[in-house]
Amino acid sequence: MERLPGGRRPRLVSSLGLGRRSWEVTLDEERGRLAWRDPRPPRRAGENCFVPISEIIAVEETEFNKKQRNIGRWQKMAKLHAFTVHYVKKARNHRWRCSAATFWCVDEHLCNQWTQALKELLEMQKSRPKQLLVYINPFGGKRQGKRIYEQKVAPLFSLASISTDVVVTEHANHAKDNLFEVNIYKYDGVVCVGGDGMFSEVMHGLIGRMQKDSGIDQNNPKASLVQCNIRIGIIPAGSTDCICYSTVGISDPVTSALHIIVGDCQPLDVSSVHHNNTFLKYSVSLLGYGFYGDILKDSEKKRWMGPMRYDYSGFKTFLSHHYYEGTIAYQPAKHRHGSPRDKVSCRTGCYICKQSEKQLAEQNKEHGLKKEEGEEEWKVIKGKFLAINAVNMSCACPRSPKGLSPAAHLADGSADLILVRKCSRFDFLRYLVRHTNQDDQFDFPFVDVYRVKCFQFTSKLSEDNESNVMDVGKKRFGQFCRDHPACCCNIVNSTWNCDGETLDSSAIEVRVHCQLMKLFARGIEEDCKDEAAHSQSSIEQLL
Ligand SMILES: Nc1ncnc2c1ncn2[C@@H]1O[C@H](COP(=O)(O)OP(=O)(O)OP(=O)(O)O)[C@@H](O)[C@H]1O
Ligand SMILES: CCCCCCCCCCCCC/C=C/[C@@H](O)[C@H](CO)NC(=O)CCCCC
Ligand SMILES: [Ca+2]
Repeated sequence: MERLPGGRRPRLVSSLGLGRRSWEVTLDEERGRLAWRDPRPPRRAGENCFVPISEIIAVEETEFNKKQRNIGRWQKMAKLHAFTVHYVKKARNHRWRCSAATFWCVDEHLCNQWTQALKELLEMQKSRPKQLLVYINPFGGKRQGKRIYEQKVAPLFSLASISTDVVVTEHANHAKDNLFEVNIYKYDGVVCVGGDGMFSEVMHGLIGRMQKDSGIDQNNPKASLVQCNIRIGIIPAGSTDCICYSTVGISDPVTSALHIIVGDCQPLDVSSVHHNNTFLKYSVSLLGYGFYGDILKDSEKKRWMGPMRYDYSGFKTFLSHHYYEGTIAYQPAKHRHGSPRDKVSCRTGCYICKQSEKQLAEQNKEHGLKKEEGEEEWKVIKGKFLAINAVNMSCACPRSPKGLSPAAHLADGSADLILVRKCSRFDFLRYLVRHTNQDDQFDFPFVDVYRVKCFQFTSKLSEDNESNVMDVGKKRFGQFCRDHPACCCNIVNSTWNCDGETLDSSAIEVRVHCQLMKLFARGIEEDCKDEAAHSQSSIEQLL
């Protein structure tokens, strides 16, 4: 086929059958879409349909046989040639499904020309993965990981000609350890089937491997970490699935598989957590002390309950109403990063995250990252807290569709630090309930929220006498302040909940690393009924 200047093909326009009717079908490389419309006047509204080429999953030659739907007189007149286009159909609530349209004609050459042109365009989608490494946690969530992968995801990967190496994990840290051994560079991405804990394992494996291969010491809290360009795909099969929900808008295995297939890319901030120059963990969702730390600690003993364990431990922890004394020091993020009280959330193509990406690229060029950090002043807050939550993303999940910090950004290089001070049980309940409705959960006198790039926390106990207190804590865990039995002030430390795993230290140093890793996702899309989704649903009705 002849090419236009710039190497593009001219538009391919043909009259093709679809269902029982003939359509004018156009493949327009310049506009990046496949469109079909009813050529008969008068044109009825809603019959112009298109699919972006970037959202075509696969193109297949199709055999017409007797089982195929009746397509009228054409079937009797001549042998028909057909091809099927599998594409993403956008449904409500950010859910994606795989839909198909089979186009037919009597001219074999024309049919081949279409199939070839479409396949060539799909080949040109360079961000799509061809080879993936898949880890399945068979015990996450409701223990459905293996079934979900085999029944819902593997057939889609096969349709999209993606080859996979699949590892069903046999123990905790299997995936993480394995990522230090395999040749990760031959893969276009790593997929984890499980919950936030499984994602965390894969992330630690990948980031750790990248630092090891680049000779970077993870124990140095000031080290500039090497970005990880191998994307991670999350097939949700866990209990909370907060990372998937906050980056895709829904926790649905088929939707996530389709985001992987079309090769979406969403950069993600990662916080490093250190104690005394020792690396503890990375976090992408919640680092929570007090309420969420206590829920996690209690729920770990109830793993057999599955996802219900969080409701049980949540209720128990709410009733216990413990608060903890400590000091927080933080460096605020620059104002251009917006504010946690903004009414605008981070959405696909987010301007603030794009700006951070540009800034990061400039910093990487100049190697001037440290200078800026050193100049900032530290703010210090002492107090009694029911909860200290630092979130790198909104932490939206089915329990709380807007999340712990609705305006947090996925890739702006900052975290939202939420301090919930000592208050009554009733007020704390009001605060919690606002996570489930449209009211502002930060609009309370006992709640403060700051956008930060790093922070440190020390509990009062560690400040007073770390070693002494640790002994007391071990012996008398769970006891309360003797002088004030009703005050709920715990004489022991709480535990940090780091993306669903407990940390051993209460004194921590946290630093946000802007866009350290990437996901097969595109962030949450604006909630408008876009043109493509609209026209696709109308064609479904016609077929
Ligand atoms: N084969 C295995 N046996 C036991 N534990 C495993 C295995 N594979 C992975 N794990 C561990 O199980 C933990 C929990 O897994 P996962 O995150 O998939 O489920 P979950 O805890 O139900 O979900 P969520 O993290 O969303 O609450 C992970 O931290 C992971 O290290
Ligand atoms: C009266 C009703 C009030 C209801 C209030 C609901 C508020 C829910 C906010 C949920 C925030 C989830 C934050 C995500 C944390 C994950 O990194 C982590 C790992 O999966 N999950 C938990 O720690 C599990 C945490 C479970 C919390 C319940
Ligand atoms: Ca962020």
